[in-house]
Amino acid sequence: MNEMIIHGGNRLSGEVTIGGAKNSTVALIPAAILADTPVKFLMVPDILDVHNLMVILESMNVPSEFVHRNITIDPTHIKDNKLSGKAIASLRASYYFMGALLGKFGHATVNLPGGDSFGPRPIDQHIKAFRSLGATVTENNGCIHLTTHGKGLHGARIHLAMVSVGATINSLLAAVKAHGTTVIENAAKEPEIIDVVNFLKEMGAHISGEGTHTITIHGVKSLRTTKPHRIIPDRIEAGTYLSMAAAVGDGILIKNVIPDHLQSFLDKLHEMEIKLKIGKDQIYVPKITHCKGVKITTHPFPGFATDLQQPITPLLLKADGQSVIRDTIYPHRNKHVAQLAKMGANIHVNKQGLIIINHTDHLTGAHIEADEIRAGAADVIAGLMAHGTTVISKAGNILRGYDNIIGKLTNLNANVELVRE
Ligand SMILES: CC(=O)N[C@H]1[C@@H](OP(=O)(O)OP(=O)(O)OC[C@H]2O[C@@H](n3ccc(=O)[nH]c3=O)[C@H](O)[C@@H]2O)O[C@H](CO)[C@@H](O)[C@@H]1O
Ligand SMILES: C=C(OP(=O)(O)O)C(=O)O
Repeated sequence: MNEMIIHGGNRLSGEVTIGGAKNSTVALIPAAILADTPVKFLMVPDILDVHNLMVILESMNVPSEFVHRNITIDPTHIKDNKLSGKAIASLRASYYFMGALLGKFGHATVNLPGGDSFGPRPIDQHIKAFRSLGATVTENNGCIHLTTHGKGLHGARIHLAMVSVGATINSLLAAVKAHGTTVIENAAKEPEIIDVVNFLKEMGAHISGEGTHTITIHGVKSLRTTKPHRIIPDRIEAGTYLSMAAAVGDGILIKNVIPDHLQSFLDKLHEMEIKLKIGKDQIYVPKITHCKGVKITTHPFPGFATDLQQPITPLLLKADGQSVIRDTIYPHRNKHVAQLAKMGANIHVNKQGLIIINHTDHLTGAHIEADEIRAGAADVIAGLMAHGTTVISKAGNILRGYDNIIGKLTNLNANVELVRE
């Protein structure tokens, strides 16, 4: 098991450049198999999810090469093999191969995905969408089999019962080459969805309405690349470094950011009386000596992202008074709470499932766990704030989504190392 060891107490300063968005990348790589040409992505984050997606591509006879932040993928000799095994189970986004393979071949057999576990994460809306488009879907022992019995998919109206990032993208991937017109209602509006749509459009897809709750897709016969696609910056990684910089920074410049994608998060920092210098594509966080506690409720984009409630938690320990977090998307996403409490944080989950965070003057290094990616991000920030040494086990969960984290933290003057199993 990988461990991250942090010798806390160093003040951080300097610059950090945000990588490409994980949640775009993990959809774009499966989307690449829809192309009839090789595909190239720029600004690919160096994260475990990408390496596992490359293993999955290999199992379909799709070679890929990841060099200097760019990945090339050649799907021209793809085989419609069944997708199972460790790599599929290692990440959530392996479910995008269901939509992409169905769109490409009209059939697919894919094991259920893995990814972060913080309560139930059903995929009923994905399945409903595939059925609306004409697929028969059956499940057997954790394996999903999808087929159109050789007829191919047809356009349809897909009404999602809840706003779902994954179901919206999977509907797009399946519908982009379907016969006729598809309308996705109650679609999610996350920037990563727009990124995926932009990539599909660059290949000739006919899609409109992305970034709104209604997306319309007119199916096309073929998708071909004409230029590399540059992945948008990771707003969750950016929010994590913003929180870290406000907690333990002596002045940190965060580069490669789209501030619009972080508006709810930035509004919250403003409410905490944290003054930032926000530029076109960078944000400077000065040394913060004082901030105020706040109430946070997570919502789909453009609301406060569930993926940022844990990374902001250590900063809320530094804030005056009490803060409260309510995660409406994943009400049980609180695996960081017990870990921070081990370090002396005055934090608990109340009977209503709210995370209650009280001002805490002193954190002490401890042996803690990164139970999922963003709980891991909270652990890292707390470890940097603490006196003494923090050992974070299950650090692989952090590496799932944080690009070159050891290099970036070291560059900011953190004393941190990774011990691989
Ligand atoms: C790879 C990726 O992009 N992961 C992100 C994606 O996950 P993911 O796409 O899995 O999350 P969704 O947006 O689908 O989930 C939103 C809510 O809908 C529920 N739901 C979803 C689908 C479904 O078929 N049935 C159902 O009940 C979920 O349990 C959850 O409560 O969006 C989440 C919410 O912003 C983020 O935390 C994840 O980082
Ligand atoms: C929950 C997350 O990821 P995934 O959906 O890939 O598990 C996340 O990035 O915070």
